[in-house]
Amino acid sequence: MTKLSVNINKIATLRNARGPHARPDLLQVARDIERFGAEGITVHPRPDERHIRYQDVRDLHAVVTTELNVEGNPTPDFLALVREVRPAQVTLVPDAPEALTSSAGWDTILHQAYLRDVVAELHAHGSRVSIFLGIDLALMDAAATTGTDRIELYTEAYARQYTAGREAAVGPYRAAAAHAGRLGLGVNAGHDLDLDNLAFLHQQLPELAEVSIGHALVADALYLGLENTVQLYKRQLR
Ligand SMILES: CC(=O)[C@@H](O)[C@H](O)COP(=O)(O)O
Ligand SMILES: NCC(=O)COP(=O)(O)O
Repeated sequence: MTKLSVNINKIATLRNARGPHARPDLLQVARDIERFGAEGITVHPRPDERHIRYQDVRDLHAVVTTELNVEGNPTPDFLALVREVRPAQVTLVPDAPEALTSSAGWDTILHQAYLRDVVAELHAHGSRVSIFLGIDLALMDAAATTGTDRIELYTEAYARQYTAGREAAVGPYRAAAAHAGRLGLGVNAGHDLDLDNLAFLHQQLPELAEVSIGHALVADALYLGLENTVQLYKRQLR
């Protein structure tokens, strides 16, 4: 079974347009998304707190009853936050502070020793760890030496190429997920997944443990309603 973790960054973007206590109520939205059937809530607090604020992560931890997945670059501030909150899963993403959105996975060869230390520290605090990664198999081999539990396949290229030819788009991801499985790594996936491309990825990657989806899901909810949208995404994962 592949779990759906809904990324609520863009709910916070909407709230922040009118200040920290404005509508929509981020905590209530998280509770409702769980009630509608999602198996997890994902947030990606960025250093400028342009959507998710550090305090949101503390508050969400108190209300999320499924799994809270906190994504981010393990800066000292981020590490202090996740050490305090101890979410179910921490996904390490190598974004620069000014990045518009996530645009690359880790170079796990270059950062192997650093990632090994971070993974050990997060394990000591009780969080499962996932490393955001492209489809390069050598980088996956290096990821496995860090002690990480899972990798999250960065699916932007799959999503971009899907309409031109979904077989060609999914091929390298299928190989990467199978390789991760052989290395004993759990496989998550995320970025730009949507109602068009999700079902095929799910069919083709039997290893897929979890997808985290935010931007497209929140955009779809404007037309389809949040409850219906969460259920439509879940249906792609059957
Ligand atoms: C890690 C990742 O893949 C991102 O997709 C992410 O969490 C989205 O971040 P933004 O919502 O800031 O674009
Ligand atoms: N890890 C990916 C994620 O949480 C959401 O990415 P997107 O659906 O907002 O592109």
